[in-house]
Amino acid sequence: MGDFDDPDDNSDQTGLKSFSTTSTILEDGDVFQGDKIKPEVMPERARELDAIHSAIEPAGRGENPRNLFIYGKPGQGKTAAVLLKRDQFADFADQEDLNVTIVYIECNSANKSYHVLTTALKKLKGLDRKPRGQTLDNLYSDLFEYMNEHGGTYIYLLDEIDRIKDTSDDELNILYKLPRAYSSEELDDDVGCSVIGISNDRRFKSELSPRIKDALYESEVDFPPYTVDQLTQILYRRAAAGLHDTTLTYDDGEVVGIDSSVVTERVVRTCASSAERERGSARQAIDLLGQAATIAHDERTEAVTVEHVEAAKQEVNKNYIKNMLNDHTADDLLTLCGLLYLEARGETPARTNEIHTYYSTYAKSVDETPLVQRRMRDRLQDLKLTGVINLEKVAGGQRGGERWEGELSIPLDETIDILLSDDSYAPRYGHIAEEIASELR
Ligand SMILES: Nc1ncnc2c1ncn2[C@@H]1O[C@H](COP(=O)(O)OP(=O)(O)OP(=O)(O)O)[C@@H](O)[C@H]1O
Repeated sequence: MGDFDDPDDNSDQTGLKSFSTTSTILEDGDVFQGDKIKPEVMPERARELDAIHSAIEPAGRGENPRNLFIYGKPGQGKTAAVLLKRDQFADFADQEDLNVTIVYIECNSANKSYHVLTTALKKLKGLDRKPRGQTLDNLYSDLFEYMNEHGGTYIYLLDEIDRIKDTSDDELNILYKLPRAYSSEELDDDVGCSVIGISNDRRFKSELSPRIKDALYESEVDFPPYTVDQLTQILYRRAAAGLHDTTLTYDDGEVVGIDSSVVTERVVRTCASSAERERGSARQAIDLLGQAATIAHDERTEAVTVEHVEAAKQEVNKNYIKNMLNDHTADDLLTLCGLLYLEARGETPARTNEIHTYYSTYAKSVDETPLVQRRMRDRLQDLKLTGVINLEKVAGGQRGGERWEGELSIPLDETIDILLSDDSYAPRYGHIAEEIASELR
């Protein structure tokens, strides 16, 4: 750490801070970068790992593995847990010389049965690119032919399975075909096949046809949001891996804290509680600690403090909101503006017709023809899906019936701030955000 650069050396005169090859705080910043580092242990998810284990294990005995559906909100370790079990099983299969192939497919970039199939074929056959110009029927034949020819058992891990939107009939839907392939005539009797589907969309299941549901939902496991204690444990391990002079402390073989000259347990817990309040996402907790450490490094201080965490919180929140908004269409964002206006006036939960009034004004202000109320409600549903808003059906007052009411689930000030000043949003939504902000004063 001796060669750490002097913060004052020449930055005052030139405005140019010196580069540094080292940091007193960060030993390996990559540990906090997105999902780059895969955890090697996940004691917080023992129950859920066991469920994945039970689904896969029959393959070790030459039996057909079970189809499994995994549900949980973003950042709950679903992907990490599945990949951890995949790697553990792959090692075991190597040792035991088992003919089991596990194929992991991210469905957000393969959002139709067709794309999932071509991705699977590319991976299985080791092709340079996905097969093109074939019918779905041909692709299925190709896949099953490959599986029959090479034999063994195939486990397909379909991440973000809810992104698969097919207009084709059930018979050709991959979510019907793959989970029941084992008992169909298309696979030889000694070839095994199963699907582990991962989703953070509760609605997905209820929208599936009964046939697909039956095929896919042989077993199911929920990943509940992490508690503060669990997030703290996750952060202790990350801190020990990514920060200087930081080691885990144990009691009776269990991690109970950290010993560190650059971060305190209190700082770590502050990050954990903040992430827990915001939906218990491990991704968010890790980002927060990483961002706080980066701010501390940028300031060339010797330790990460609670103040660094506070500063990081704002940064991380904004990035989260921006990422959430990035997933949405222009219609979604205009709908959101309608709700933001009511939120700024303290008039939420708001009914769909109220949101529609302001949404329509804002749509016209950017030369868009407003959607009718019913179609705008679909936009609200999409905003709900990614956690931007909360939308609930409530009993409808005197005349009976039901109506929808929405409110914002993300921080109002930061959202307005993004629409006001972020380059991707300000040109189109800046004038709307200004009007909404004026309601806050
Ligand atoms: N128990 C844990 N221990 C260590 N790291 C964890 C744990 N749970 C989650 N993480 C980390 O948190 C981040 C988010 O986890 P992951 O991607 O598995 O969540 P997810 O539930 O699949 O989320 P999404 O639905 O958004 O894809 C990853 O970087 C992962 O390594």
